[in-house]
Amino acid sequence: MPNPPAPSGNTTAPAIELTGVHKTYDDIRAVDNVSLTVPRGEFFGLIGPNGAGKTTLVEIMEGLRQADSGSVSVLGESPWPRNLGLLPRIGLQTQSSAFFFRLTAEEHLRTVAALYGVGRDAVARALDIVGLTEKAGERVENLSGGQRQRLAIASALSHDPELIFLDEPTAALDPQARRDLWKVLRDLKGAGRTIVYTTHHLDEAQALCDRVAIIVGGRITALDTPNRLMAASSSTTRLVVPAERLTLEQAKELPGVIEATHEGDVVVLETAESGPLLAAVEKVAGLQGVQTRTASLEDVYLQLTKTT
Ligand SMILES: Nc1ncnc2c1ncn2[C@@H]1O[C@H](COP(=O)(O)OP(=O)(O)OP(=O)(O)O)[C@@H](O)[C@H]1O
Repeated sequence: MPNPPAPSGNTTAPAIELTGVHKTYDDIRAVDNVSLTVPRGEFFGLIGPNGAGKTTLVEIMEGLRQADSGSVSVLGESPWPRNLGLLPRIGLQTQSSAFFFRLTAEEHLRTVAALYGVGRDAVARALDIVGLTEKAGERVENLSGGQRQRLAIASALSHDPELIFLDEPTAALDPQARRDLWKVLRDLKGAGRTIVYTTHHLDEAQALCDRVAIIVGGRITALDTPNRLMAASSSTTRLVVPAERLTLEQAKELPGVIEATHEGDVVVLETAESGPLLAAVEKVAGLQGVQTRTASLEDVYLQLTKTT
């Protein structure tokens, strides 16, 4: 992949800088005092429950929505009022991407590219990046959901933007296509692009993002690298024991068990000290098939977003 083009505007400012941003819809505080900085080249994840304010926040960054208050800087410039100078420097893929009716994938991309004043080479490169070269001549309506998703990403890339916003880009993809797209996204980051990535897939955020912000009720409740979030979240470990060898009642009697739950064909034991518990499990059930599980980003997320 080629290096990004020489940026036209401020090249030293962070990709995104938000300070005290608020946005209210009637009585709903969609974005509540959000401050964050995304340095250039970062793969930045936004996760949070439905209605947490992610889309509103991203739309403010994209210049599609006006914040009520606070300051917003994107690539060193203010995106609002609508900043046409920023458009060639950012790429957007949204959940409701629109396509030109009856055009082939390549024609669609050529039309998008023409709007940005870039030529056919860029179109071929964008198709190649998302693995759609073989489908270039296929009409958009004949593409599968996943292929259309990739075309939407290609549309966000054709003009070689410095900053790319991707909103749940893997939502309609099968597991293999999802992994293929991860590679595309890692390559984009490797080529120096900054990526702001909204997802409900916690494994994805853990695998791809340099840092992740967890948003709940319009506020950032945690912001750090996935590893640091996981390390800080909980000191507990989970032991997973085949259910045919340990009943829930037995599990609850074992020393150091904070919580025991039945999950399908296993019993999951949560403990602050795995050593003594492992020894006790060995006595009662043996260690065959017993697994240890430390906190994942999903555990951190569930802990921070639980409502009860
Ligand atoms: N145009 C609007 N008018 C009024 N309320 C809105 C509008 N857009 C969003 N909201 C409300 O603002 C809050 C935040 O919505 P937003 O779409 O930003 O959340 P989200 O985190 O992107 O959700 P999801 O994960 O479901 O896409 C929600 O309570 C939503 O109902």
